[in-house]
Amino acid sequence: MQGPGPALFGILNVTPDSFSDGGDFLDPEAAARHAAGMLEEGADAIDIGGESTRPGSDPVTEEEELRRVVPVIRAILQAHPDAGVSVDTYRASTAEAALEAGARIVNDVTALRGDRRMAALVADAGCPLILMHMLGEPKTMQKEPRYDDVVREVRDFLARRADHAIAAGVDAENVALDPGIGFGKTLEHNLALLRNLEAIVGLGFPVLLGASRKRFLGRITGTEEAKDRVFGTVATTVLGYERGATLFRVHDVRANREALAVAEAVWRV
Ligand SMILES: Nc1nc2ncc(COP(=O)(O)OP(=O)(O)O)nc2c(=O)[nH]1
Repeated sequence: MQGPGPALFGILNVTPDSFSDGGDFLDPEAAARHAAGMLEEGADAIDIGGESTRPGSDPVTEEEELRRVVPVIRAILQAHPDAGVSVDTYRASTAEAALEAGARIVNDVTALRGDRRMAALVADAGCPLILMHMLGEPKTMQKEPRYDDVVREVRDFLARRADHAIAAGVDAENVALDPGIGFGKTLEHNLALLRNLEAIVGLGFPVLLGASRKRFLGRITGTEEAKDRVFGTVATTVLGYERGATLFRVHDVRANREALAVAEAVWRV
């Protein structure tokens, strides 16, 4: 997964209810056009999700997720055969269909806990795998999340899940870790994870940060509309980069690409 420099995943939610762009890209053609725009702005990959994982959300059926995701992957790769496509799913059946359609990365917000078949599928496919920390499940994760030490507990969880993936045959070179900003965390928990990101980077796997447009940023900046939280997102991208994150999952590709370019220029020695 690890390329020469930082990599940007452009977010493409093919859902009616994603917290910031729900319903915008349900139509495969509209989705493919948006993906093309993000690739032109410098996205290294497109992360496609067919089920919202916002706080309080309900799962969709496997059939519905497949119906949403696979046609969009096909439409994107038809127009951009070399595009890197990541599928944001915890279902092995969706990941399998997405890989068959040309996706190259699996992004599992449950860190292989959502479907016992996922580890073997990814191991057989030999593809990169993103393992994310989530406290509980989207429906209830924001109801008073509590930790003794959020950084230590998230770090230890991710270390255990990486061990589990590798024991199941996933190549260690293909594992990336993600603290799961906003997934069962208060504002203070999110800030502690950002401030101490090196603790997770220190596990030795590429770290992905997915803070884009999230609610905690609105709490800090007073920006009510999720779509307007670009500047706060850019701040987390630069802070995350300076603390060792190299993968960034964002809605607003150009803004984050340009911020990363400046951060890279400063720190590239
Ligand atoms: N690895 C990873 N995957 C993720 N998938 C979804 C969301 C939620 O954001 P979004 O996709 O914009 O919203 P929704 O879940 O409502 O579709 N955040 C992450 C994240 O932080 N890391």
